[in-house]
Amino acid sequence: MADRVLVIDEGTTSTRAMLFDASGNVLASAQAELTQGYPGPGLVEHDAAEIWDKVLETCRAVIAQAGDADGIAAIGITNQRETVVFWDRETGEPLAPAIVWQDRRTADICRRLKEDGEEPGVRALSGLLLDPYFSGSKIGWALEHWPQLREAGTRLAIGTVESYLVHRLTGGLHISDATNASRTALMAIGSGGWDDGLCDLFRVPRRLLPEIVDSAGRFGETLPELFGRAIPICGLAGDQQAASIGQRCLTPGDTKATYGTGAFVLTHTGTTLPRSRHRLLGTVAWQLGGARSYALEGSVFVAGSLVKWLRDSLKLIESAAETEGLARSVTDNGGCYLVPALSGLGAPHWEPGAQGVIAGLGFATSRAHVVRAALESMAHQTYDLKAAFAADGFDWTTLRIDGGMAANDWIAQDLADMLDVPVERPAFIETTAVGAAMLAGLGCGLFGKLDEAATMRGAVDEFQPAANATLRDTRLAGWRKAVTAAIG
Ligand SMILES: Nc1ncnc2c1ncn2[C@@H]1O[C@H](COP(=O)(O)OP(=O)(O)O)[C@@H](O)[C@H]1O
Ligand SMILES: O=P(O)(O)OC[C@H](O)CO
Repeated sequence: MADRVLVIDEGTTSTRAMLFDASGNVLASAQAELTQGYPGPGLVEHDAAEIWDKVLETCRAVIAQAGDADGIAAIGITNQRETVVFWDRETGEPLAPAIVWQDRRTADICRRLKEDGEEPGVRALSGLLLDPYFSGSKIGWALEHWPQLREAGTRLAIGTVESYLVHRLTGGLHISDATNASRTALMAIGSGGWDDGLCDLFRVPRRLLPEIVDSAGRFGETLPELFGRAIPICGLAGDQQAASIGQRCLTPGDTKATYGTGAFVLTHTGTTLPRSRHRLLGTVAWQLGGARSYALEGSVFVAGSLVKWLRDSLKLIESAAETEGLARSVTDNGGCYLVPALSGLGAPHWEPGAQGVIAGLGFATSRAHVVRAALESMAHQTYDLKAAFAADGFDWTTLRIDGGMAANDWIAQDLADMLDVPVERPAFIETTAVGAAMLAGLGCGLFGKLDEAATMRGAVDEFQPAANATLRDTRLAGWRKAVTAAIG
């Protein structure tokens, strides 16, 4: 009997494929790095053809490790959200670069809409804010500036990354799951459908958009020639929602933070549509049987990408893992604070024009101090979110962490110390993939309910808070001063 799940985790920096059994054990895995295109200031692009190639490559590598595809009951797809792909619905070939979530090219469009008083309406309908982060303004910009999209006429299809992958895997299906659709600023979060007013505001013709579907179900089958047999696609979710599910955040108040390229904190709010008064986002946690569960989200744009920048641009470190030893090698930050506003500031500030700052430098500042300040900025940014969540009525009692950066024990302990709550980290840190496996398992009938799949999360390590309030206050004062400078 086929009882395994193949997960495609298409992140910002890499594509991963993993084969799970129903207990959450990983039987095979493969990973391929993705090229990051930075064609100009504030611009971030991916080549969707490369994404597709790497999905095929990693899935085939996993199937080869397993022997064949016979034991695979279903595929689950999870993806970097908000990134938009433009493709030819007949050939599946991309018609333009994919505009990545980090891209700021539509900052002026969003600023103008804000000045025109459009933000309250956008917030009420979509749960989001007017910021270049979300897909709607990116799509409107592309349709205006890339003539080949207009010339493609009815052949043009638009969607987020999971939508593109489903189209290519099935040879034509054009769908998007509700978690991804809820990140476009084109979906009415309450009704779960594309909203005409929002589509008009961002100049996006509704006919170009996919059909919005559940996060689990039998959506379609892969073309048999791709993997040796047709495999049903049964789970779809944006990576942050998938991580939240994989962290077993299934009860209102459960909170996770994923430290990957960016850092994204989601508190589950159940079937209650969250309305933030503190610049957090309302988002769909999952949709099953047409019914939506929701989450409140704080999105931080720079997390692991800061470590990458220290390594690749500043050449301050040779590897991401080296940061842990460097942070431990000094007793404190030496008065140095780093605000990683390298692509503006996200929640709770939402300042697209903010710029990165390294403050408090002196002759005594060492490389280790700067690296420590960079790692400390994760807890500082998360602290700002914690305050906003608490003010919205969701005070965290525990924080469940994951993502590539969460492998760093120093960061995990610093989070516990600064947030003053226990931090839980699963032994298997790829919770995004676990969440996608849970959804796919549910969609193909391996599980009857999401709760039944939750054992896939496995064992966790705990980090207990151990810092005193004076230390926290000193750090937060230094951080706030630096944030003011970053916002200018
Ligand atoms: N030990 C570590 N300490 C600090 N940062 C790390 C460590 N290991 C990985 N990272 C960072 O984590 C990021 C990768 O996380 P990952 O979850 O794979 O990202 P994504 O899914 O966004 O592509 C990289 O940006 C890397 O710099
Ligand atoms: O690539 P990640 O894991 O940092 O996730 C990106 C987010 O989905 C952007 O919203």
